[in-house]
Amino acid sequence: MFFLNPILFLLIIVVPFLIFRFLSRTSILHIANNWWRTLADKFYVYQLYRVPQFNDHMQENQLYRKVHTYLSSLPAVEDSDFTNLFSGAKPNEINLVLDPNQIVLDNFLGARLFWINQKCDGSGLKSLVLKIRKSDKRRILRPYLQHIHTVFEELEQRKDVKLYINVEDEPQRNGRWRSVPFTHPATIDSVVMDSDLKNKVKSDLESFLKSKQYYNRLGRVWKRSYLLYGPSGTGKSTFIAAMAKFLSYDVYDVDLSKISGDSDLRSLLLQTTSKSLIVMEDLERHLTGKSTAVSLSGILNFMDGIVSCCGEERVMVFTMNGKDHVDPAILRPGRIDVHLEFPLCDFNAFKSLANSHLGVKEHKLFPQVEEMFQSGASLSPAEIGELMIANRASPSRALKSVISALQNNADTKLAGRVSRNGSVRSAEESGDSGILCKDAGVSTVKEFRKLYGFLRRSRRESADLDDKEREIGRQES
Ligand SMILES: Nc1ncnc2c1ncn2[C@@H]1O[C@H](COP(=O)(O)OP(=O)(O)OP(=O)(O)O)[C@@H](O)[C@H]1O
Ligand SMILES: [Mg+2]
Repeated sequence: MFFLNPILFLLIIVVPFLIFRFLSRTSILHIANNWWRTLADKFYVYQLYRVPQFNDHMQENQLYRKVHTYLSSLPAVEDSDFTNLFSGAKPNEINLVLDPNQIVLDNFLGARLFWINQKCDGSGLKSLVLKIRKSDKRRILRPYLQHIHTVFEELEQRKDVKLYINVEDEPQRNGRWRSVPFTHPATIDSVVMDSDLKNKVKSDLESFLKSKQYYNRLGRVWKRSYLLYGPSGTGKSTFIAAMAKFLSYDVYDVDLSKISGDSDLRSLLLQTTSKSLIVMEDLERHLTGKSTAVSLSGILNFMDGIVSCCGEERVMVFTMNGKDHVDPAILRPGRIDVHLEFPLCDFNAFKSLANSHLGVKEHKLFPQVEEMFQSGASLSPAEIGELMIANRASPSRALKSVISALQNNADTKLAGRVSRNGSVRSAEESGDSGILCKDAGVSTVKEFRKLYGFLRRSRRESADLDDKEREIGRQES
């Protein structure tokens, strides 16, 4: 019949289709839908629950963190009328971030729930407010919160590690830590160190991760403290990054210069979370110098504070250039559980660096390099690594530059010893940080020339001399 009457066909099928198409391409349907929902909502009584980001002591509310992570993962955020876009840590990654006062709708077991991302104007403090129908409350509140917890745990398994840095105490700001994605490329395997030691550290960290029950049974807080010590450029900071990646823990890097006193340090600790690596670099400098307003007892309380106040599953890492002048009480077991030495390069470490940086396992210049190491010359992995990176197009040139730097190092050490014994220049003046300079002591220039005539000596002789030098050092101390 339609085909018989084209006007009727136009009126019944085509016109409504065109009207619907027009409405769906404008916001009219959307607005009507919103009006309808608002009207329907007026007939229900709602209950509100606020989840503030911080408690009165500015300690982070873990539920806030969980809900925030959960909401950011909801497709509803993507469908919101308004949300913020940020680039993520990985290339091409875009993250959706809630806007202040943005409302996110969630559905759970047939109930509709609203989350409002609130920012209090006066204090600037944030909170998330859950709006739920009173009639649904009893039925779904507990399972819903449990659901958020489960989703959060799953997301945590896959999350990227973050680096938190403490900022000065400013009013109107949310907490003292600012975070950035932690994208350091180091892994435990890429750090050059003794392979037995590396395996020990890995298994120590692995067994720590599995030891929740064990620590509970002992009545001890589930935490472990490491001291990384050694000269500059030996990989301590790099190793911290590698540990964080290995554990998948966030890093809290404590900058003591931005802390106004002991109680400030303590409240900073309160704002850290579990599954985190808390780092304090150059500890001996802060213990001895005036670089911070925090007292020695403040630092000791910080080292112990984690035991008494601040949850579990944390690793604390401290670094030092040397621990000789540090009060043993600071390093006692319990405060520091594991001591890891990061020495200057020896020949084995050099070979690992040549392999990783130059792709060279063997080379005709290696015996010459080995001879220099055996004679006592040494450089940090950072120094050798830089020379190799700068000359990576030509391994021979890279190795020659390492040999010449080792030669300079040996000459500097020689000059340092001459000055100490012959009052020409001190080792400190010569800028030498090599550990051998500090330990050994011989009385005359002549003896030194004899000791360091290494370029002409056989390896065997050099090894003997090393023993002799150590013996002299022992006698002196
Ligand atoms: N053992 C190592 N293995 C691999 N790379 C290393 C090692 N040691 C140092 N490097 C390289 O040298 C550079 C400096 O290292 P890093 O900052 O970790 O040294 P550090 O011990 O923390 O020095 P500082 O005491 O001055 O802070 C980094 O680029 C790092 O990759
Ligand atoms: Mg460092």
